[in-house]
Amino acid sequence: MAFRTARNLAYFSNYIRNYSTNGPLVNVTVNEKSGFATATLQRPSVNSLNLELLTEISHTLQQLEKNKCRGLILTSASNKVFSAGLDLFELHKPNADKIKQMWSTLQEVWIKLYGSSYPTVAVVNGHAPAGGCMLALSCEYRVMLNNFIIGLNEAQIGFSAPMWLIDGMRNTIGSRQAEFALTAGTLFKTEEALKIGLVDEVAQSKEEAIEKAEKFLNKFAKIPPHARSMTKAALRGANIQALVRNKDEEVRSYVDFVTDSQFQDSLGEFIELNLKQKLSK
Ligand SMILES: CCCCCC/C=C\CC(=O)SCCNC(=O)CCNC(=O)[C@H](O)C(C)(C)COP(=O)(O)OP(=O)(O)OC[C@H]1O[C@@H](n2cnc3c(N)ncnc32)[C@H](O)[C@@H]1OP(=O)(O)O
Repeated sequence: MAFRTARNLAYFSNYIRNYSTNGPLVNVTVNEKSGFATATLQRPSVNSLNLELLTEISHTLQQLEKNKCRGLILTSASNKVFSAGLDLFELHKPNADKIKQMWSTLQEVWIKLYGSSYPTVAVVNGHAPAGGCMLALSCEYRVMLNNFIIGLNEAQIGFSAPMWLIDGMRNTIGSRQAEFALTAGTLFKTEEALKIGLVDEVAQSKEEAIEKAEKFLNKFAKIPPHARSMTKAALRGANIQALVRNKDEEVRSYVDFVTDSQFQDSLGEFIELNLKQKLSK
């Protein structure tokens, strides 16, 4: 068992509390009774994933793994947006080195979250397009609040989601639905997402969503953690290994793609059409 004694649990809780004070973009708390950690993304205003937020998420996941976390709930401090995905302003006219780091850190986040040994739930308490959906898909279970959207809309912005993310979508909603959704870049309303299995449960409030998330995590209370994590690794390992083998090559090809003028033009159009904040000319 991860926490055999109350002392171990107290040590872990203190550790996490101390750690959380170091991370302005991700707040981590631990429920002392259950031992479940809640990581709350809090980059104003929409948790768009820039290098700093991605780095902090990656570091948080590393600490949780090291401290034998018993379960993770990933959520947002905003009551409107879970995460708006990659920071589109950072992808526009970018510095190639920064994009390289950003892409490689995004891969790390996916590897650590998708491949975590502990159980994970996303409490999707706001919109979750693209990278926001990626974070939710990496978790084992998704509870979403009503009246929001979720999906992989990369095609609408002018690129394809990477293979590991396509596989994640396919494993969750099936090949046929994934093909429809990805080629059209569909963003699903909560109820639609529930219908196709992109989310597992709907909740009316964040409190209810957290309760449902804890109920899911509690299902594993009597399962030996090593058996659970070995089984998860057996199910998810091949996807992770495929990315690990191709990591550097994928970074190179995305950097080339993102810095190309054709992509920059279509990104510029997307921002002008869809975001309130406009580009400085
Ligand atoms: C390099 C290749 C990568 C391939 C790998 C695939 C993985 C990920 C790809 C991505 O994640 S691409 C990002 C795609 N994201 C989107 O399409 C979301 C765009 N945003 C929206 O649709 C909406 O903003 C929203 C999230 C639904 C929220 O709508 P709401 O009406 O509540 O808020 P807004 O007024 O529209 O926005 C508030 C504020 O946030 C800014 N903003 C929104 N999204 C982003 C973003 N992705 N990056 C940077 N900034 C964003 C928006 O401009 C507003 O700014 P202010 O006006 O308040 O300054």
